[in-house]
Amino acid sequence: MSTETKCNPDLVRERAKCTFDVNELINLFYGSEKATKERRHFEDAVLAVKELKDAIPEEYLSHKERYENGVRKATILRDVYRDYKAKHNRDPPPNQITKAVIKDISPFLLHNGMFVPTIAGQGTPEQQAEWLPKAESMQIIGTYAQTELGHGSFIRGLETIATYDPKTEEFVLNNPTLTSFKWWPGGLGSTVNHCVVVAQLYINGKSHGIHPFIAQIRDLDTHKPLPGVKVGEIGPKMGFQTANNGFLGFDNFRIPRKNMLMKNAQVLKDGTFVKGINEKLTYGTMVMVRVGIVGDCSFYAALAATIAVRYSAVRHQSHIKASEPEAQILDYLTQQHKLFIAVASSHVYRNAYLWMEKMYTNVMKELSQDKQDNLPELHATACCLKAVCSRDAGSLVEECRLACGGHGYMASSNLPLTYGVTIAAVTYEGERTVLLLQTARYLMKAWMAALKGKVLSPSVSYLLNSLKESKKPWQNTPEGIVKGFQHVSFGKVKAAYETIQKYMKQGKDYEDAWNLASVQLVKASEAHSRAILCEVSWEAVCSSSASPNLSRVLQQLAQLYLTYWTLETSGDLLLYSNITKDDLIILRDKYEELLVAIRPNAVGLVDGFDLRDEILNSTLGSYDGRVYERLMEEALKSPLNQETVNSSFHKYLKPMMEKAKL
Ligand SMILES: CC/C=C\C/C=C\C/C=C\C/C=C\CC/C=C/C(=O)SCCNC(=O)CCNC(=O)[C@H](O)C(C)(C)COP(=O)(O)OP(=O)(O)OC[C@H]1O[C@@H](n2cnc3c(N)ncnc32)[C@H](O)[C@@H]1OP(=O)(O)O
Ligand SMILES: Cc1cc2nc3c(=O)[nH]c(=O)nc-3n(C[C@H](O)[C@H](O)[C@H](O)COP(=O)(O)OP(=O)(O)OC[C@H]3O[C@@H](n4cnc5c(N)ncnc54)[C@H](O)[C@@H]3O)c2cc1C
Repeated sequence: MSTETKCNPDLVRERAKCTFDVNELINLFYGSEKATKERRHFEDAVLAVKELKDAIPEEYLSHKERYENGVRKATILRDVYRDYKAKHNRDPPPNQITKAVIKDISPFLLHNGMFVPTIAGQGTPEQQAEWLPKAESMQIIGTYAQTELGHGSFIRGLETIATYDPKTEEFVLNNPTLTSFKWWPGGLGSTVNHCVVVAQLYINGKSHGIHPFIAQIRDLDTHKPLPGVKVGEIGPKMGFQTANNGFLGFDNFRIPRKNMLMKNAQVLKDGTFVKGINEKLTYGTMVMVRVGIVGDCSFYAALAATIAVRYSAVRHQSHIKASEPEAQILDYLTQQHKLFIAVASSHVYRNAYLWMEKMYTNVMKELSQDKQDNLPELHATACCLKAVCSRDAGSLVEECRLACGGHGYMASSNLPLTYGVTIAAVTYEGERTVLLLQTARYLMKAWMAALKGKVLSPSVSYLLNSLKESKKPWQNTPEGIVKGFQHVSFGKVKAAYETIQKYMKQGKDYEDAWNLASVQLVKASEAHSRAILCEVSWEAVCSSSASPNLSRVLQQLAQLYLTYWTLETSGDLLLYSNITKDDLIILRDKYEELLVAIRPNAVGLVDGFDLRDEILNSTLGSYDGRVYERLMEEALKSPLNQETVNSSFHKYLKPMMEKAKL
């Protein structure tokens, strides 16, 4: 981090009044002092590579140049990773330094994030031995090609066909229609030479559902598409410009039998199909990534909050009191209301991610022992937390952007790009509503089990408690609020279930009744997610090893999250819990007191995310607060400022002005 010598005086004052040790917060957030040290050390190594610095901001490059620059930097970054591993005999620590280098999304994201994990998770030991060393060392580059032009959410409806030919022991891949073309996979456009293709398996004219296959699609020397492969890039998007999303179609393209990833289901040489223990295990990579996305949400909320809080400490506008100088905009309570929830939410998502990661690891261990009991709970929880955290994080980033006024609209603030990238997660890896409806299926089953007095899985056991406790009075404590959110979830689950029953009594079949109740079902899933986020984050704060000074501030943040959502969803609480109008008024006052209590520590709290200037990549958010100088410096980099008179003056403006004289 930069020294404070050239720091904006407002930021110096803010840091002086912080009541806790920022380094303690950093170490707690990232796990330990050792983890912080190792992460910083790795970040230093990356940032020391001169070739990774951009000569001009990426926004001035063309679509093609931007991609080429992205690939260039991704390959250098990959060397730094490789060298680190060779030197330390382990992978680099978790870090976000790719953001400082690629800025948008790496063309290798899908290689590292889904291609390699799918081989590891869906391949037999022999298949792993064949492909993993090549993929991990980047001798081959891959992606995860599942979504098609016509189908993304409903993957049983995918149209790519893999027909087994027992004579040659090969699968023949075909995309018979336009809608069957793969569409979206990152890196597919012009980067990868391999992919995991998810296709419908046919043997002797019989369909056996969707399965993952490895296909080499480009020549390793020339990079030309192999015969029978039609591949290209899908064009500019809201974000993800350097992710190189692409399309792909096969025409009688043959791959050997061993290229079907066969850890779960198998196709024997003679064409016999052997079912796996659970066909949904084929969806495993998606579950893993959904868990990871909750962690990403923490990062994006932290990034936007750091930029907006530091900017708000530096920016002065108008007066709170006419007799005093112009106020720091951070002193307006409305500004605190916009920003502190982003700081608090980053901590909540981080704790939820760590909790989910544990659940994921446990279930993977159980699956390796053929025990599947907890898979439905993992799937349901990953779906709803991914859906709710990504949408909330997108809204928080946008609120931080708006809180920076006009300057938040500048690309150089890095908030527009951050919004584009954050909000993409609402759609990718499972569209929000679709995932919430998956969780709703689980909730309906849990509810039916609760009615029968059965034992429920831990994440839904509150449904049973709520059944018993519904008459207890409301308590205006954090624990009471957590219970309140559980009551809301309980009430919404019950109402959705009863709505389905009502339609069925009217003669509708279950599917139609489900559709008619689906707005309520989605809301029940959202309420369930909120109950989990509140419970998990409050428990994490209560059991943390922080010093009293830090603990006080972390508790304030967690309480802010609880009271913010109580006030946002007060209608639900009035409907489904025993909260009263008076309780809500007390909580409204409490919320405002929390904003005031957190205010002196606001800059310290965002410093505690330990995001370097290079990662923030923002004129508004740098550690030294030189906001106006950086805005001007960045503006001067515009190609339009590299010449005094632009040629368009002579070509268009002058002729127009002269014509106007005639
Ligand atoms: C630790 C983490 C580390 C790293 C990751 C970190 C960061 C991320 C890195 C990289 C990635 C970044 C960007 C990625 C870019 C984007 C990639 C993509 O988008 S890839 C494509 C993703 N596509 C989807 O997500 C599709 C969504 N659709 C589906 O998943 C399914 O179609 C759906 C589940 C909606 C429905 O499936 P279907 O077969 O129709 O099932 P049905 O509804 O009939 O349900 C049947 C039955 O099965 C249960 N079930 C469904 N899915 C699962 C599952 N995954 N696991 C377990 N069980 C499952 C379902 O609950 C139901 O059960 P019941 O019958 O109710 O008992
Ligand atoms: C930036 C980005 C990167 C991506 N990267 C990849 C990649 O690398 N590999 C890959 O394979 N895919 C990738 N995808 C595709 C992504 O996984 C899909 O877009 C996503 O799963 C949503 O599917 P869809 O586009 O078909 O949406 P749709 O399902 O068509 O959604 C449209 C609307 O229909 C509604 N809807 C659909 N089904 C239902 C239902 N059953 N009930 C109620 N409402 C419903 C949805 O709620 C939504 O409102 C990427 C997408 C994006 C945006």
